[in-house]
Amino acid sequence: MKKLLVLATGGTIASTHQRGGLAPGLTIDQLAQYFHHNQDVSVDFKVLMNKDSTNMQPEDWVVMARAIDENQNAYDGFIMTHGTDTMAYTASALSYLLHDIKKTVVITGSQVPVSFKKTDARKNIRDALTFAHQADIPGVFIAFDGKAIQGTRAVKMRTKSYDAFESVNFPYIAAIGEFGAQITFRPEPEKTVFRKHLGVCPDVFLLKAFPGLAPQFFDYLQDHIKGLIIESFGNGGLPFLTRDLVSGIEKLVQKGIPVIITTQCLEEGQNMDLYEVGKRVADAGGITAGDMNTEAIVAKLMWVLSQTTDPSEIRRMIQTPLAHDLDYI
Ligand SMILES: NC(=O)C[C@H](N)C(=O)O
Repeated sequence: MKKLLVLATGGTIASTHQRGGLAPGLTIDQLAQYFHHNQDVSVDFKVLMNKDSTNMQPEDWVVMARAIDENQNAYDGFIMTHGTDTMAYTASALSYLLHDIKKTVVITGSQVPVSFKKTDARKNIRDALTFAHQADIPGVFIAFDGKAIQGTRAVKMRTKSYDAFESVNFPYIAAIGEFGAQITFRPEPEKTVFRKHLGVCPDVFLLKAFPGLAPQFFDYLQDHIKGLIIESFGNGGLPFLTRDLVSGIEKLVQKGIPVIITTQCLEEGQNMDLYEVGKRVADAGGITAGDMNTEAIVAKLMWVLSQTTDPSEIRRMIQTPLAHDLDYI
C-alpha cells in the first residue's frame, strides 16, 4: 500500500470568509475530510503553516523542504496544499532545495475554497492524489485543473479561472482526471552536479525594465542587494542611450553583484547575441538565463547565493540546467 503525506500550508483552498476577507481558516481535520481516496493508499496529514501564499517568505520554503526531506523514507509521495499566488515560486524553490528527491511531490490549491459549493478544489485534490499515487516520476510538480506541470516551469497566468497555471517553455507532464494520470511527457533523468543544500538567501531584487527607467536606481541597489534579476525587453536588450542602464549593470558586476538577465516575453527565451542592445548587456557582465521562468530564476538565485558569492560560480550554477528549469542559454 502506498503511503502519502499531505502537508497543509494555507491558501484559498483552506480559506473561509473572515472579517477581513477570505483567509485560511480550515483546521487540518476539516481539510482532510475532502481527501477521498481508495483503500490502497494511506494518507497522513500535517500542518506546516496556515498562510495566504501572498504572505509566504523564502524561509517558509526551507521549512517545507525540511518537512519533505525528513519524511522522504517514510512516505512514497507528498502532496502540499498551497495558495496559488506564489505557488509557482514555491514549486521552483522546492525543485532546487529538493533536487535530489527520489519521490513525487505534488503541490495543489484552488481558485475557490474547498468548502464552497462550486469549487475547483475538490477536483484538484483528487487529481493531486491520483498523480502522487500513480506517477512514478521523482521531482516537484503542480497539479492544477487536470494537468501536471514541472515545478520550475509553472507560471500563474489567471487570477480567477480554474486553469490558473500554464507550463511555459516546457511540455505538460500529465493529463489527470477520473481516468487516472496519463503521462504525456516524461522528462529525462538529469545528471546533476549539485550538492544538496537546504538554504536560501533572500537578498535579491527583481527589476522590470520599462522605457524611462532611471539608471540612478542602480546606485541604491548596489548597497542593498546580493543579486539582481532584470526582466529586459525582447531578446535580453536594455537601453544604452540617454538613460544608460548598461553602464549601471557594469558597475554592479564590478562590485561583485551578479546581474541575471531574463525577458519580459514569457515564451521562447532570449538570444542576447542577436542585437547590439543585447550584446552590450552581455559584454557588461549580464548573465543570460536562457528560457527559464522569472519565478524559477528568483528561487534559483536565492538558493545559489546562499552557497556562494563567487561570480563565476554563480554564473555556472544559474546556467546549469537543474530540475528541468532550462533548455537553452
Ligand atoms: N487562489 C489562491 O490560493 C489565492 C490566495 N490569495 C493565495 O495565494 O493563498
